[in-house]
Amino acid sequence: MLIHRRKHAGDGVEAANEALTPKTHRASETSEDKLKTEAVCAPWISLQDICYSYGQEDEGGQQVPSLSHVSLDMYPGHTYVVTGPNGCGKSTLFRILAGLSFPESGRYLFHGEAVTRDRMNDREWSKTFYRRLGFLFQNSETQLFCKSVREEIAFGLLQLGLSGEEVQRRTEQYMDMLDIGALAERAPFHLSGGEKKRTALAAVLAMQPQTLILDEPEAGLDEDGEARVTGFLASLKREDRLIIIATHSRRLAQEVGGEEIRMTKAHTISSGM
Ligand SMILES: Nc1ncnc2c1ncn2[C@@H]1O[C@H](COP(=O)(O)OP(=O)(O)OP(=O)(O)O)[C@@H](O)[C@H]1O
Repeated sequence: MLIHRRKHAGDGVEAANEALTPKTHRASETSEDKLKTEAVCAPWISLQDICYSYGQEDEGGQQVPSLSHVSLDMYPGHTYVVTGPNGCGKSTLFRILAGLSFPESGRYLFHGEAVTRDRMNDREWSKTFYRRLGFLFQNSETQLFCKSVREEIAFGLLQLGLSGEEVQRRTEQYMDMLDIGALAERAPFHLSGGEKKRTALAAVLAMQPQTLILDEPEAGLDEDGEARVTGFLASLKREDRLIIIATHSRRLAQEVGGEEIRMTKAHTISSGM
């Protein structure tokens, strides 16, 4: 892993990290740091007894839950790695965090404000929400709609109101980081699964959001792709940033570090968190 990252030094990873990293940072996170953070900071994300069902019923006519009484506070300066078996509810949880689905009961607060359907339908509110929160879907196809890879990455940056020069600089930087420069003029729709994932990741990371939510960023990537993404996330300095990653990759979970949130087959967070 280290050898790999050295091999790619100067290919955009270092520069992208520099850009995404505030000037001061904590070298490593200890439980004492965690306690200090929680003492002085309000959580950026607070999930309060969240339940969600897609409306499927079991044989007894009871609704099958996809999330069951999930409560969690998440703080800036932390990385949370969400793990758990297939179908335990990780993507459902992430869709709620991204304001794409809404809990049946319970509350989701983002920076202290409830994320509701009404608020997300308010253009100004949702614009502000998505300026602060970047989201990578498990299935990258869902978020690719531009005519070329270059436009795909530039799109979000233009929405942020950045200058043309800065849009171009970041677009090149993140294409370089994900090694997709050669695909710049290709239509995302016609790319391979892994190429689509790299493009979607470049687009999300280039926006440098304060809160970064990545649903299985490694899925579909080859070894080089997984190593690039893992290396980048591991070396991100986290102060003033909240990173939440769902993954099945032990390697990614271990190398990125942070706090593990284990979800269970009962669609909730395992006790002891
Ligand atoms: N669109 C849907 N309609 C009905 N049920 C769904 C839908 N999407 C997910 N589910 C169900 O909700 C539960 C949680 O699914 P979810 O995709 O959140 O799990 P996951 O932990 O992300 O799984 P994986 O690790 O396989 O990606 C599963 O039982 C799944 O079958």
